[in-house]
Amino acid sequence: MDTNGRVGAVDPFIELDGVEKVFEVRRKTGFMRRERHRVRAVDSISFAVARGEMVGYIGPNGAGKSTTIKMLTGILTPSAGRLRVAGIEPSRERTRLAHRIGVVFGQRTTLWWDLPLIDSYRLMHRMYRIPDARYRENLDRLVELLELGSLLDVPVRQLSLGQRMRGDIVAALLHDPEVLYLDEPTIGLDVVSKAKVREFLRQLNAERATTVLLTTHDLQDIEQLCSRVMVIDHGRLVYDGALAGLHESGESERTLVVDLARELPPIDAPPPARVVRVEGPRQWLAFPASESAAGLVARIAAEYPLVDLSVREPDIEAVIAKMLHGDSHGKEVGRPVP
Ligand SMILES: Nc1ncnc2c1ncn2[C@@H]1O[C@H](COP(=O)(O)OP(=O)(O)OP(=O)(O)O)[C@@H](O)[C@H]1O
Repeated sequence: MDTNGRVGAVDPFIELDGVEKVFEVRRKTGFMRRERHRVRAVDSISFAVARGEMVGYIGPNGAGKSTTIKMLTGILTPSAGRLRVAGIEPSRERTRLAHRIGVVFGQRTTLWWDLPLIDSYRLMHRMYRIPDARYRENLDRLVELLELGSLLDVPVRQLSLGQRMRGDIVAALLHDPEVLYLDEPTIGLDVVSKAKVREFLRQLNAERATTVLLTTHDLQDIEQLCSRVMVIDHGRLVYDGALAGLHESGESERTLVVDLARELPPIDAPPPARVVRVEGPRQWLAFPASESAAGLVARIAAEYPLVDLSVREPDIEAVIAKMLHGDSHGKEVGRPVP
């Protein structure tokens, strides 16, 4: 903490200063002709994350999220700028850093596909040279929290996606990392599995002050876990602030899905709510995410033969797209590259 009481201002755990990553790619431009060109995947990004923070790192496809995470783990070396994690320069001391970080890629597994789950953990025990007592204690605690006790002897390829994901999270945490990078940890999971993973991450962060950087396309991951969100677009950081500010800046909308008893003309909704789609007896109404659905629901229930309804949250792409074209109330830290 510095003299102004700002945690992390003096001793940030993750620190990027003007970090860039440029890829050289060869493109076929004709028969036997190749042209070399440069892709600026990350363009002068600066941010700091304090120990114990849980931060969402989001952006459209191809924005540069994975490239940033790869630089933070040391897999890729920045083309320019300064990058430190726990005081370590990742690409120079990748092995030393590996003992302090954990990584979970939702779409890939670090577990051995044909081996029982427990064998992967035994291999990690040796690879990371985790002291026996600590390994046993961590394994017992994590397996209990993530409800994997009955699955330890099952080969990984026989696990469901949700079980495999929980298995991967255990593997990433056996060596007590201080920072956890999560890349799409809830992708493809059912509602129950998502809830379990989120609850576990909340607990981990609260009890162990593990610093978490979370990349996701699921807005609810961010809503339920992160007080701070960073948005990257075309390799540049375009927003760094609270999720609420992101919603306001984009005036994002939720959708009320209404099932009526029969096919009817579009519902006469009080603006700014409006019908955006009609399919037989089902109608979709968009309304501002900042407003409660209660008034709208009450009015429809009073005037229409309502059978069922549900509220859908805005998807992350829609929120970001609106934010990029609207005025930001958060700390806007950059401008998208044209
Ligand atoms: N090894 C590479 N060689 C050349 N270009 C690359 C390489 N890796 C990434 N890129 C390019 O860099 C840009 C950023 O890619 P990156 O994978 O970091 O985006 P992302 O935000 O993680 O996207 P997604 O959400 O689709 O995973 C893209 O234009 C991508 O095509």
